[in-house]
Amino acid sequence: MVATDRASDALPTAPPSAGAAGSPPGGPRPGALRRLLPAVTGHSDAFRATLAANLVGQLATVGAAALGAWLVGRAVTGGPTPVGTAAAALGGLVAVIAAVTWWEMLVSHDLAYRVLADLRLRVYDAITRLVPGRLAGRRSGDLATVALSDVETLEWLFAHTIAQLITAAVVLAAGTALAASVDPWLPAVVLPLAGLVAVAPWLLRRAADRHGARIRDTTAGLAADVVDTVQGLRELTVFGALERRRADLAARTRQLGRAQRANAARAGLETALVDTLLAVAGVAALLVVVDGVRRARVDPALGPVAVVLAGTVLGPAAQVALLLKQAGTLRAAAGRIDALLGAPAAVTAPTRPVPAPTGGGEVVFDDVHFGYLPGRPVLRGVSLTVRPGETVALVGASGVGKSTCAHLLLRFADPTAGRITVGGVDLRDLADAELRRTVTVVPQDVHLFPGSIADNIRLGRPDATDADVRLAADAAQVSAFASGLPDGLDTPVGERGATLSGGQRARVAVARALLTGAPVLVLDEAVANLDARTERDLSRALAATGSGRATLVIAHRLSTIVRADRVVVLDSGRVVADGSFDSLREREPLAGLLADQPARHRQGPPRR
Ligand SMILES: Nc1ncnc2c1ncn2[C@@H]1O[C@H](COP(=O)(O)OP(=O)(O)OP(=O)(O)O)[C@@H](O)[C@H]1O
Repeated sequence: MVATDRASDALPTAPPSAGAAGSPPGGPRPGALRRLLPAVTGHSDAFRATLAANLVGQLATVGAAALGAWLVGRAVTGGPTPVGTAAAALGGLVAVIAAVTWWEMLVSHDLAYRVLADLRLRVYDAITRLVPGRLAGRRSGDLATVALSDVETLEWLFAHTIAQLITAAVVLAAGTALAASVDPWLPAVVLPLAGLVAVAPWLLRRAADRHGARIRDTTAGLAADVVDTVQGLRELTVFGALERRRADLAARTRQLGRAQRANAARAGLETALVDTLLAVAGVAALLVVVDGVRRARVDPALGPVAVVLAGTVLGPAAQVALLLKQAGTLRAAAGRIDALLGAPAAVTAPTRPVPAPTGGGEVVFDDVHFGYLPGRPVLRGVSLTVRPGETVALVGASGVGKSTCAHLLLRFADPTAGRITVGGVDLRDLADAELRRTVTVVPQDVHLFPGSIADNIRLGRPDATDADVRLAADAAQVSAFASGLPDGLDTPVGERGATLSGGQRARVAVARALLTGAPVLVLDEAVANLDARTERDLSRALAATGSGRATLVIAHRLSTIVRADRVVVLDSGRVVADGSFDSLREREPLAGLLADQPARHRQGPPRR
């Protein structure tokens, strides 16, 4: 029924398509990375600790190198050398560096994983906001990649980039000032080369963005294909499509390999360029210092210190280059996350929610229009009513829009025109929690979660007592089969309810819906998997437990239709007949729809 089911229906023979799992059309929105940066603001203490650890570590490293160089300079020029004091200072600095390196690792990763945990929740919230209306076209594996792998990729940004860039700027400024105090020529020569080192990756950023996006998209596509393959293993086996699927996966893997090779080639070029520039800058700094000593511009004892200070200017530039090397992948991951976070919600929450109607709810579709795609209406003015205590069967040819009506009643999307009310309240005015307490569903494709039968029933009302769960299980005929299982209602159902039959899964879904106590129930082909006797028993149980419940049953099966109080027939996006089964059964279009069903039912089937 729902869009998500269709979204994962890619045929095994379909060529690998990056589009299905790709970055947003036209590439990421500009500034995606920048928009994710405020994510650290909620963790300012951890960020300050990371920054402090970085600064102390870097400055201690520079201090140790400069002190060592100063000692060498003094020794070479024959000046007094306080070896003991210097050794103690060096030892102290080394201890500080060791401690701070450990601390920096700890706090930077603590910061990163806190931010990533927040981000994952935001991605999860975004998915639930979009569910399921706007998830059509997105594949489960693709979404999982955004929630897990893309978010994980940003660990580099939060743990190894932001604080490090700030530190690099501070160290660069301090190094430049100190180098200038030893020899003004030193920064004059080294700074432009340091600038070139830092911007080298920026020169190749377009290629980096292209490669980053291709890797993220292909990885997501591969994940989506693998998930589809696992979920569709039975169909692939039955239709002998395993080999073709294997070839498709191999093609996608080769595609990923090509993207990674291209990225590695670019990264290698960048590294070679940066290393060459660093080597040139190092040699240039050395020549400047030698020239300075020769011309007495530089105190010979400070010559080695000057070389270290040149390194202090080049070091941060090299670090910036290293960080920017990851920018393509980071921007691609950020773009995919940003696209999901920024996608408009399937429906908007009411600004002034109205309380849910009390005492049951009459469902009214009032001239409802709706289409999934622009210019392709599915519903063109549907009007129907389901009164409290009444069961209405919604029938019509396949694809006419029956599940779409259920979809709108559950507010997975809003009508493009007209309105749907429950107990006189427009669904758009109900807060989501109120809506879920008011309208519930037994869907066409029941999803059961790993856990016991009871756990799956309890999804309908988490605070339900064991006795409530048992009552719902009895009413939905779950107990009838669970009593034969080793652990009764505590028997595990396996992934997606794999250890239960289709009919048993449907009964668990009915129990789950009953447990909610919602006054409006939608049964979307819920009994299609049941044998006639169980269906009859279930219908009786539903009737017995829901005196004031308004029930909309989407049905093809005659046995279901005849039990309804009224039958509403949809055709060409409109209601074309509405009345009792007896009044409609001999007339078109119902007669035509039922033509192939057993004649004895059309003659006068038994009611409930
Ligand atoms: N997410 C979607 N995106 C685009 N079109 C959709 C989507 N879901 C359904 N449709 C289209 O809307 C129309 C109505 O679909 P719907 O599932 O409501 O039909 P139905 O009457 O319930 O069919 P069936 O009896 O076969 O289940 C169909 O043409 C279908 O292709």
